Amino acid sequence: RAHAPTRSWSLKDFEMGRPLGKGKFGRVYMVRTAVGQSKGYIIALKCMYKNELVHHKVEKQLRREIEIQMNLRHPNILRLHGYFHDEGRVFLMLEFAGKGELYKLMNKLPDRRFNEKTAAQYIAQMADALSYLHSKHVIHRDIKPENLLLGIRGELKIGDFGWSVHAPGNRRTTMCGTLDYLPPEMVEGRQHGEAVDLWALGVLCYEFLDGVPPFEEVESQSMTYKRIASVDLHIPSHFSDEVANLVSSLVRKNPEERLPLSRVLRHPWIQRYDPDAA
Ligand SMILES: COc1ccc(C(=O)Nc2ccccc2)cc1NC(=O)CCSc1ncnc(N)c1Br
Repeated sequence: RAHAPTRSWSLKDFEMGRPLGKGKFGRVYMVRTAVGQSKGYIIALKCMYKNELVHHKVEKQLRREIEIQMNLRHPNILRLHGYFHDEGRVFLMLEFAGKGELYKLMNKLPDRRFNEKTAAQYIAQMADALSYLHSKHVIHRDIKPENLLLGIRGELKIGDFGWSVHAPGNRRTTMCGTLDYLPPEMVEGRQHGEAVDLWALGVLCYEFLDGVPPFEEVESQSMTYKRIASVDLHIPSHFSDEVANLVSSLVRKNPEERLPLSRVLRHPWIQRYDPDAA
């Protein structure tokens, strides 16, 4: 198998292609694995500088992530095929997602909204991927549009595992990026488990349909905190009753009360658009 992790790879095994876009701590390129004559494979090669990883104190987290991800196989989770390093850099051999970054597609839509059929298919795919991760006691903890990619058939792929941990988690390093997807137990720095991904799934569903996340306060982060902690959720009138019910069942203060993924996949709103989801 071309990507057998046992054989060691080096940069000379690849034909460099165009830059693909953002990546945590590094740049990502489209590359082809076979140099010269034979067809080879297109993959996404992520290049990170060791000294930058050391500077941000994330080398341990990267090792842990590689450990976790080398064993993950799911159609809605971007594959990590392998990794290698040279004296100054670490390289991740990633599956190439043929239709790119979801948030770029969202930004092209009028008011960034998907219709309910598309949103339901995406949420069903996310629920499928999350139940696979949770079955391996992995919490993603950073579900948001910026971390989602689209495969060549338009299927969603969880594409960037900057913060996945084995449950139960208790984040030590500070967060960067948006707070919009954090549940109350995380904004209050409490113990948290897999249910943080259920909250985020509800927030994601809301944003797919309304174009903005439910607790967004562009002006003030502290206001976003307060709205999350008090679950200050207002369901827009254009939401169907079924999806209003699904979002309200996931975006709950008490983690135990959030709808389990098995019930999400069987929810009437999902079943209406994706009957073979469960
Ligand atoms: C399984 O995917 C990952 C697994 C791990 C990490 C990572 O950096 N971890 C990490 C890095 C430093 C410290 C701690 C964790 C990142 C990714 N993924 C990515 O970086 C996505 C690159 S963008 C892209 N990829 C494919 N096809 C496209 N069309 C695009 Br656009």
